Parts: sequence; structure tokens; C-alpha cells
Amino acid sequence: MSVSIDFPPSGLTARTRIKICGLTREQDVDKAVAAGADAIGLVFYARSPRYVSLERAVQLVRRLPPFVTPVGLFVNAEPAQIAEACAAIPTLLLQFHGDETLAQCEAPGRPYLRAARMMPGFDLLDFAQSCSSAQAILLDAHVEGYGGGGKVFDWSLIPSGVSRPVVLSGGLNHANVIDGVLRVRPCAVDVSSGVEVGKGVKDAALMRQFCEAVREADARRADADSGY
Ligand SMILES: O=C(O)c1ccccc1N[C@@H]1O[C@H](COP(=O)(O)O)[C@@H](O)[C@H]1O
Repeated sequence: MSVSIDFPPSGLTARTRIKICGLTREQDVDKAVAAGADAIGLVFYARSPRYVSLERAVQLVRRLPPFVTPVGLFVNAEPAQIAEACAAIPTLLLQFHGDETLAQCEAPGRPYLRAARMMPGFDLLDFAQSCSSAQAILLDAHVEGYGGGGKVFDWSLIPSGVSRPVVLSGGLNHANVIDGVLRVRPCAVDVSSGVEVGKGVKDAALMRQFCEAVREADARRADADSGY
């Protein structure tokens, strides 16, 4: 039986969720949670400078309180690697950031985010239609090496009427995220480079400033929506 999930239009989203990605150290997990992250990203892509082994990821996930979601980021991974991660971390939400097919995204049987690498000419409407089982489409800049490049893409490339909720990503930081939330109205934002002092090394103050900026954007958005 196929199940279709109805999602709230972005205007009804109570608050913009925050994912902080590329964590490699316990102290950064604690600080991300304290700053207000709803999700933390664990990069299982071996070519990334933010790569964590599964053993390390399990240690990091143990730090999480209830209701903070661990997200496993994969780039063209072998099914066995994904299955092993799902078994070791039962609450893992999957993020596919490579060239995975729909069948490969659905095979683990877990909720997943599908990354779209935005560039002029990319048909996001068609892409979202083809990922109908994705919990959300994560919009990132098209960069060499698949992602985590700290590059902002042209938000005017996002058409209206995308058929899945969107997560805004790509070069976000505390200075530009308010504009991003107000313009794109995503269900969530995702940041990595913009809260780092070194690859995989996060900064407590930058994470806090980022989360505060998102809350500020939500307040402005609520005011705008209520006609203040
Ligand atoms: O973080 C990485 O190293 C990475 C590697 C391969 C694919 C994606 C990766 N990170 C994701 O990229 C986006 C944007 O990150 P940034 O804020 O521009 O640095 C984000 O979704 C990360 O999860």
C-alpha cells in the first residue's frame, strides 16, 4: 500500500528547524544542542574532511537528548554501509547528497532528505516530483566534491510550487540566514561551514548566533504573516 504524507504548507510551519552538520567532536555536539539545534549531521562520506566513522558517530549520538535528531549524510554509499549505520543508530534520518536513484534512497526504508545541487538550468520542480517519498528536498549549492563548500547559491533559482518541503542550505551563516528564511521560507535550514573555525570543528558562539538569527527570522516572519 502506498502512503502519501500530507505536509503543512510552509506558511503554517511553527518554527524553522535547525540542522547543524559535520560534527566530529563530543563538545561540539553538546554546544550545538545547547545553542538550539533540532538535528545534527554526521558525515559518512569518506572523502569529506568532516568524515566520522560509525563507531565515532555512535559515541556522538549518545550525547543527544530526546527530540534532537541524528542525520546520516551519505554520498553514493554502498547499501551495506547505510544498513550498518541504520542498525547501529536506530533513530538515524538519512541524507542522500550524491547521485543516488529514488530506489537507492528508498531501499533502507528510513525517512530521508534528498539533496538537490542547485545551479542555473536545474529543474527543481521535476526533481522534487521524482523524489516524492523524500521527507524534504535539501537545497545546496552545486560545488565540486558534492557539498559542504560554504557556497551560497542564487535563491531566485527556487521556483514556487515545489512539491516537497525544502531545507535551505549552502553557505549559510548568522549574517545571511535571516534573509534566507524570509525569502525562501524553508521548513528547516542546514549549516556546516558557517559555524566552523576549522573543518569539522564547530564554534559555540557561531552556532549560538546562527540559532538566534533563525529565531529572529521566525519572529519577523510571524509578524509579516499576521500583518504587523
Ligand atoms: O560537509 C561535508 O563535508 C559534505 C560533504 C559532501 C556532501 C555534503 C556535505 N555537507 C553538506 O553540504 C551542505 C552545505 O554545507 P555548507 O554550510 O555550505 O558548508 C550541508 O547540507 C552539509 O550537510
